[in-house]
Amino acid sequence: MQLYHHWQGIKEKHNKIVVGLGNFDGLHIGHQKLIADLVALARKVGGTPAVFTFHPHPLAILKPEKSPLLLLSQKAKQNFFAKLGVEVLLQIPFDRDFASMSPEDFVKNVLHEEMGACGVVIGYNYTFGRYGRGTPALLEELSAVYGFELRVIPPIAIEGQPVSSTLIRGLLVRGEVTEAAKYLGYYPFVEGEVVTGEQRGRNILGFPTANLNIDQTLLVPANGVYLTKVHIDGESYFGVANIGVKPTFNTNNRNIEVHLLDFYKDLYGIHIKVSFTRRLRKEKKFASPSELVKQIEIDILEARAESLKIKE
Ligand SMILES: Cc1cc2nc3c(=O)[nH]c(=O)nc-3n(C[C@H](O)[C@H](O)[C@H](O)COP(=O)(O)O)c2cc1C
Ligand SMILES: Nc1ncnc2c1ncn2[C@@H]1O[C@H](COP(=O)(O)OP(=O)(O)OP(=O)(O)O)[C@@H](O)[C@H]1O
Repeated sequence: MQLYHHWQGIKEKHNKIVVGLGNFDGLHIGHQKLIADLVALARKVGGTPAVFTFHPHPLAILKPEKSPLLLLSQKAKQNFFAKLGVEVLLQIPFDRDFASMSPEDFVKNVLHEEMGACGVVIGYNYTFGRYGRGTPALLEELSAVYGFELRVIPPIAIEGQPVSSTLIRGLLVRGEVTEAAKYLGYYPFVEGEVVTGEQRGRNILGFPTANLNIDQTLLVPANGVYLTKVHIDGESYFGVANIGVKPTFNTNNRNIEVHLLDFYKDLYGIHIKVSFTRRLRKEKKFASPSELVKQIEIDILEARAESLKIKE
């Protein structure tokens, strides 16, 4: 997959661009369906499946106070698009100039003249251009003017509830990771290099934990204890993770730590991916470290029982 941070001259580099438009934060099942239809349309016309998206998120520029924490890092999103068959990814830095472009100018100058788009794919609720005035209906009219094929994806919903990044963020803020996974099509995860903690886990509690720093731009599930699947170098292991500030020890640094079940190797400096599969309980302040240890033993038993119910 080729990555660009500009759209100028894309049509000289790629044949018959078929382009999907949107933010695609989280690449949930609605987005995945849109991308599948986009790739199919590109195949049909012998063209190139492409996505036009923004980074940073438009709200970070337009209304920073309303700007959401994101479901996927830029890198994770790129990898995901590539896996779904996207061949060209335009991650355009959003700015006020761009925001003030009319929908007609966007279609004429960017999609038609610079990108030579022969197909455009959007969702039913997509809006674009100044004041969000561009709608699927307007794009339909413009598709006749500029001669591109338009596909509008009807809402993908679960039990009548249309899937959206906003809905999923709300679930994660409440720690509802299993419910969020239904909409995402995968378990919510964090990834990164294992960093050194305070060695309390290993030395005082008897439960070594791999610590991950939290990327401040990403949405991490609510504080609490979770059953996780930990991916290391193509292998996966179950683990119990705590997200939080460890109130028992009066720290206030929020991080993620995971104790892997039946795993004894050193993980410092290793890249791991931690997928949250079940929420087990809230994070609590215990009267003493030994009270916490008793609870972690119970957490582990519960995690083992729950892990038997998880297939993949
Ligand atoms: C399964 C699990 C559950 C935990 N639950 C809590 C908790 O409810 N309250 C709390 O203060 N700390 C909790 N912790 C965090 C421990 O306090 C933490 O592992 C310990 O302080 C080690 O920190 P360190 O890795 O920085 O040395 C939990 C840790 C694990 C692995
Ligand atoms: N449930 C869905 N069904 C079909 N298409 C969707 C669905 N959700 C989003 N899309 C489409 O996918 C593209 C990217 O979506 P976008 O990230 O802009 O919105 P979203 O997922 O609804 O998020 P938000 O909650 O932030 O509005 C858009 O074209 C959008 O219309």
